[in-house]
Amino acid sequence: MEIIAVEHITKTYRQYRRFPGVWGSIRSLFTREYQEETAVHNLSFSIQEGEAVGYLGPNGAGKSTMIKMMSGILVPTAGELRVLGNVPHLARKDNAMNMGVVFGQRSQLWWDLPVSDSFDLHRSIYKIPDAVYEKNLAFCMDMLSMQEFVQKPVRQLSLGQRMRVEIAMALLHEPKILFLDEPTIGLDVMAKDQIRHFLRTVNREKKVTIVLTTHDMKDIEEICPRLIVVNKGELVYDGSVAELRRKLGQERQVVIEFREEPGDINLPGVMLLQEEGLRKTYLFSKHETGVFELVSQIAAKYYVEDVSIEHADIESVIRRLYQQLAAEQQTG
Ligand SMILES: Nc1ncnc2c1ncn2[C@@H]1O[C@H](COP(=O)(O)OP(=O)(O)OP(=O)(O)O)[C@@H](O)[C@H]1O
Repeated sequence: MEIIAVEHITKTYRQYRRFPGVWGSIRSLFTREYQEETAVHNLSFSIQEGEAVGYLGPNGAGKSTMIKMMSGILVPTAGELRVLGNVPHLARKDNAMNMGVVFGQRSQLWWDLPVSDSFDLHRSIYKIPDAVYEKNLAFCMDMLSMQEFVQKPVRQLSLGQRMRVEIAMALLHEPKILFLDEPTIGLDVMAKDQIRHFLRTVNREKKVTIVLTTHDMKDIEEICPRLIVVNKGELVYDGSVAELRRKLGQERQVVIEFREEPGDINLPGVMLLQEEGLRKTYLFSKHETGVFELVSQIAAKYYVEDVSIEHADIESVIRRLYQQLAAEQQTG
């Protein structure tokens, strides 16, 4: 069943133009000049119940804006948007009951109260039946190991502890959809792993539809079988991770350890992905010259210490996609 329908959605921010300097600020008060910025442009996609979708894109691509429109916080400038059959910004009460929202910058917690009091308040505001509340709380407490800090005031929590609490809180009333904006940003490896494992379980076992934005490809790899990639407000990819891998899996990732700096090796079909000193990772397009032939060409020209060939991982695939988009932008 279709749970989210986005049809030709555009969002333009309109701001009064500000002029620099002191005189500029005064001028800004009297001059009603607008500056428009299109954050989302003519975007369409559809999400089915039970999916877990990773919403990706470089900085400023319009991800947060789209998530805020889907959760009813922002109103689209044009297009049609339905979430659970409702127009989100017109259905605030329904949204509250059916959606869970975790936006790092907009905490739903009460800073001076112990975590357990925030949960209790959430129970009364959402009128969650006792049995449902107890069951969900026990599930979250256990899976997110919250016992050790549930009596502490929220402001004393570490970032990782607070994120776990935010996610638990968003799920206590059993929403059908969970929106998360960068749920693992700034967390240590263990906290990231725990949150990913939890979200995967919530999606697979509790069938909660998940839409999340992230810059961390591991989040995608572990939680989201489907990717939506946007750039400059426009859709650039919508499909499974497996499909994207297959598409670019035609390509090989070659790690070459040089004995001395080779500079720009400038061979057709070879793209530098990453470099850590003399250890450089290249992407070789398979349809051009063969991998071994290219490696031999490089080895003939430069001092090569070591070579390893692997399939491109998702991080490289996305990095490549972004590099391509940036290059297209420069030329176009
Ligand atoms: N309230 C606002 N007023 C004006 N412009 C805005 C506002 N919010 C966002 N923008 C602009 O809209 C564009 C998209 O922003 P958005 O926050 O949706 O991007 P994002 O993909 O979430 O970025 P990031 O990965 O950096 O978080 C940006 O160019 C941003 O400057």
